[in-house]
Amino acid sequence: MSKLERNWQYAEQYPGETEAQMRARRLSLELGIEPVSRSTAAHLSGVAALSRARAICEIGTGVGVSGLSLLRYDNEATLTSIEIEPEHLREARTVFADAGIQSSRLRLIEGDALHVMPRLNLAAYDLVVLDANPTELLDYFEHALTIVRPGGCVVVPGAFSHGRVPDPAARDEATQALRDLLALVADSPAIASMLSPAGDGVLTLVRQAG
Ligand SMILES: C[S@@+](CC[C@H](N)C(=O)[O-])C[C@H]1O[C@@H](n2cnc3c(N)ncnc32)[C@H](O)[C@@H]1O
Repeated sequence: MSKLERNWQYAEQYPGETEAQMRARRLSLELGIEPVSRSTAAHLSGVAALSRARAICEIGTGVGVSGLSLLRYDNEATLTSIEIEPEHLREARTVFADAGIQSSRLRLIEGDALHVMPRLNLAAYDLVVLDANPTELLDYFEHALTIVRPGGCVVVPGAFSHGRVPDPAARDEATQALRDLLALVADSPAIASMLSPAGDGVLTLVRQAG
């Protein structure tokens, strides 16, 4: 194993998780859902805590690993989470309830993010997480920029598309969408961007105020 692989593995195993996160992770795998990795979950918790995000929006609930991570350190933060699969959302409701998250802190919306996002309030969210269908990422991003407040963050887990983004031979639609987003934000004066190799890559963007 190379030094870089050892670093990555260490960072992946380092974060502790709550019982609820671990249960949701097991359930995700049983249902064939790919939850955010442990280091990505810790990154989401950290960004939420650092930015003191109170209003959070997530695209792609799964059964709640990322959602629990986003709400982990602030008992007053609220989560609006959009999920297209009714079964995933049903399981997520149970996961959040078992974790003791009050229903008043949650707005779980069943539907296609491309239809739901345009109906959300403008500049209303401190933090927006995009973790649904990567081939639709550029459309999600366009909507995310309208619903995140100036100074707020947009986070994209899975930014390496299973390691394919850095591979020039990979040309599938999801990989290309991620490359397009990375290129779009790289030199934007309106968006500060950070690409971390945690998990399968995490892209963190800050919409600059003004
Ligand atoms: C990678 S999983 C999300 C995992 C979750 N964020 C977690 O860490 O536990 C992607 C989820 O997005 C949902 N999804 C896919 N396309 C969607 C769309 N257009 N709108 C809303 N949800 C979508 C899938 O059903 C799936 O549950």
